[in-house]
Amino acid sequence: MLTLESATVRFGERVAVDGVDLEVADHEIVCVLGPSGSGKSSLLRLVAGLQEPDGGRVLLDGADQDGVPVHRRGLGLMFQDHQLFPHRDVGANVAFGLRMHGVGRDEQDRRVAELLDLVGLPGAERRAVAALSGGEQQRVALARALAPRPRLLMLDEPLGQLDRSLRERLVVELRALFGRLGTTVLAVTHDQGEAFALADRVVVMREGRVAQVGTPLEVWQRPASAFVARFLGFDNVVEATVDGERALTDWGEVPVPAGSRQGACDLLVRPAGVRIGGPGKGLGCVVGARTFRGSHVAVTLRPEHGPVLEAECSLRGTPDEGERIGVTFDPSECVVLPALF
Ligand SMILES: Nc1ncnc2c1ncn2[C@@H]1O[C@H](COP(=O)(O)OP(=O)(O)OP(=O)(O)O)[C@@H](O)[C@H]1O
Repeated sequence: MLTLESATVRFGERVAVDGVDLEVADHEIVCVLGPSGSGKSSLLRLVAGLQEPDGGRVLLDGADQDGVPVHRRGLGLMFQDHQLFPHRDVGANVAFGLRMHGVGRDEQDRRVAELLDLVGLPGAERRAVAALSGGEQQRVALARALAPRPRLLMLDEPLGQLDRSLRERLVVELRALFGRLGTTVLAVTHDQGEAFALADRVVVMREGRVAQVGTPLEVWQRPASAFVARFLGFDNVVEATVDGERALTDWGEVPVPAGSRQGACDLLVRPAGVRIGGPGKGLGCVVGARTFRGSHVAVTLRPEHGPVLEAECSLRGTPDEGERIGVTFDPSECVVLPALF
């Protein structure tokens, strides 16, 4: 469906998108993730035709989009700067793209009703946009983007303005809706939870380049680099030298799975792999802050050498703040990170 070949966007000296190669298959949901300024919006704008490439190609169904204007690309856009028309009612907003395509009045009404049903706002045609909640407005924007049956739906921070609980609910609904409709989606978000819940594949960007592509599970289980691991919220990352099934680190010797990459690398220890025992066994640590996380407690540990460690403890097995303990590591939760970028 969508192919990017060495896609590049520059703003003066700054390279916002740096030779990106990417494929999005029919019916696939791909989420582009990354910190602020990593080039996500520029990538989306490039595909949409809102941004000229400085190099490389954008192909849709095999056709080079060079010189093809936005409205001829057959895309549905739900961008932050494409707000709803505040003085038109819900129905007129959703019908906008259909009118532009010269769809007849009866057919417009039928499609608008069908779409409002789909996004969970049946019968809302005559409601004023200004009188809707943030979540309802997002649904109307989605219905508007879906109305012309785009071959590719592009979403920029689709749920960005909404509060957390609403986002978590909507993202599940969105995934189910796209699955039912067979919609192909390219979405951008800086929220990894949202991307992981929505996507078939995630693309993690760093400084205009692709740091990792994979299914949510692959990226979560095997981050490609220290950058990706930290971006996902893992803080237990250290430089290491791997020799056989052990890694030498500032925390001392840490066991790693057989077959791990050898030599100089970065090492991730998931908090679940930090095992707490009595003092005198393993790496000596003092217990710092404890944060209740619902099903477990995140405990900060200050080791006698090496950077601060985070451990995941059961609700009952949490040590007291200030307590001296010993830490050992579970190799199945230790990941030797393959890339240094
Ligand atoms: N119109 C512009 N003129 C100059 N520089 C720009 C322009 N748009 C983006 N940039 C720069 O290009 C880089 C990538 O920006 P982009 O908006 O694509 O990142 P992003 O990952 O979408 O960030 P955010 O999550 O903050 O929206 C940044 O360094 C940004 O400052």
